[in-house]
Amino acid sequence: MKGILLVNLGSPDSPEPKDVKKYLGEFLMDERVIDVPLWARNLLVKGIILNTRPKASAAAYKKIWWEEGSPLIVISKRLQEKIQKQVETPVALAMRYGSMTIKKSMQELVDKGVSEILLFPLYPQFAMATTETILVLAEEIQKQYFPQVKLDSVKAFYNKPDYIKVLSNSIKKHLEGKDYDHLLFSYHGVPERHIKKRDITKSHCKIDGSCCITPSKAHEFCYRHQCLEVTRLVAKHLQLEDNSYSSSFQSRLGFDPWLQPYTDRTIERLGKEGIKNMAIVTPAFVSDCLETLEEIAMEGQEIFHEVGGKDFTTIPCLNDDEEFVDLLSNWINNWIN
Ligand SMILES: C=CC1=C(C)c2cc3[nH]c(cc4nc(cc5[nH]c(cc1n2)c(C)c5CCC(=O)O)C(CCC(=O)O)=C4C)c(C)c3C=C
Ligand SMILES: [Fe+2]
Ligand SMILES: [Fe+2]
Repeated sequence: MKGILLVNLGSPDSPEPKDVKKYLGEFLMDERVIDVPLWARNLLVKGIILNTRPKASAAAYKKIWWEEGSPLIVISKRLQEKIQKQVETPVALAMRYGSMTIKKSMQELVDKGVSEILLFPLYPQFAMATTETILVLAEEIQKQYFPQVKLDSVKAFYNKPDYIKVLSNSIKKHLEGKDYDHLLFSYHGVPERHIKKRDITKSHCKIDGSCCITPSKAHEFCYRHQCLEVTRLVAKHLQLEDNSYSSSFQSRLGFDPWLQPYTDRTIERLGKEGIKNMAIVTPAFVSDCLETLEEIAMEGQEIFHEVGGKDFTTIPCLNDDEEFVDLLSNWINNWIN
C-alpha cells in the first residue's frame, strides 16, 4: 500500500526558553542550515546563539502561541486532516525538527501496512536548509530502519500553474475591497553562500540583477530564482501593474550576506517613499508561523507605522485553505493512481 508523509519545519514543544533552546539547538546544528565545519558550528551555535537567543525567541513565540499549541504545528495538522478526507491512502505528518519526528511518522505509516511512501516537503521552493535536509534525513531513516519501504518525493512546486492559481486566488480574496499601493512578496532569506553551493553548473549563480531571470539548469536548485519566479507568475496571473509589487527576503541571522533586499529595510523604504497602504504576502511559508505572525504581522507593521505608513495588510499563508487542500489532494491522488 502507498502512504503520504507531509513534512514541515517544526516548532518548540512550548514557548518556554528551555524548549526553545532545545529546538534551536537541533535546528541550527543541522549542517544544511548553518553550513560551516562542525567545530565552527559548535562554537557559533552552542557557544554563542544558544546562550543569547532563546530568551528573546521564547518571548516572540509567547506572543503568537495558540491555546492548542504552535500555530505552525496546529495548522499543519489541520491540513493533514483535511487532505486525509480526500485521499484513500494513509496521510502522516512529521516535522524536520522537534518531537514529531520523521522516524515516528514513518513507523506510523508502516504499522498501517504502507510499503511505499511519498515524501511531501511542505515548501514551494527548494532550499538546502528546508527541502534538501528533509530528503537526506528521510532517506537515512528509511535505509536504517525501514529498508523494505520504497521512498519517493515531491519536487518543489513553485512554478506549477495550478499552485500559482491557488496562491493568486488567495491573495485576491484577502485583498478584496482593500485599497493598497504596494504588494510586497516577502520570502524567508538564506545566506547567499547557500545559493552558490547548490549551483549545479558551478558558474551560473552570481546573485546579480540578471542570473535568476536567465534560463539555466541551475534553477532546479536555486532558491532565489524560485522565489522570484513565484512573484513573477503571480503578478502575471493577477495582472499587477509594474512598480505596484516587489520581492524581499526576511529573517536573516548572523553577519554573512543573505539574499537581498531585506524585508525590514524594504518596508521602511516603502513607508519613507510615501506608500500609505501596503499588503504583504509570504509565499515561502505554507503555514503561518513565528516568521509571519510575529516578524511580519507585528514587527513589520510597527516599522511601517513608525515611518508614516497607515494600513498594513498581512495576507495569511495558504494554511488549510480549501483550494490548497484540493490542490495537494489532487497531486497525491495522481501519484497514488
Ligand atoms: C522557507 C522556509 C525557510 C528557510 C529557507 C529557512 C532558512 C533558515 N532559517 C534559519 C534560522 C531560523 N529560522 C527560524 C524560524 C523559522 N524558519 C522557517 C522557515 C525557513 N527557514 C520557519 C517556518 C520558521 C518558524 C518556525 C516556527 O516555529 O514557527 C528560527 C527560529 C526563530 C527565531 O529565533 O527567530 C531561526 C533561528 C536559518 C539560519 C536558515 C538558513 C540557513
Ligand atoms: Fe528559518
Ligand atoms: Fe539563479
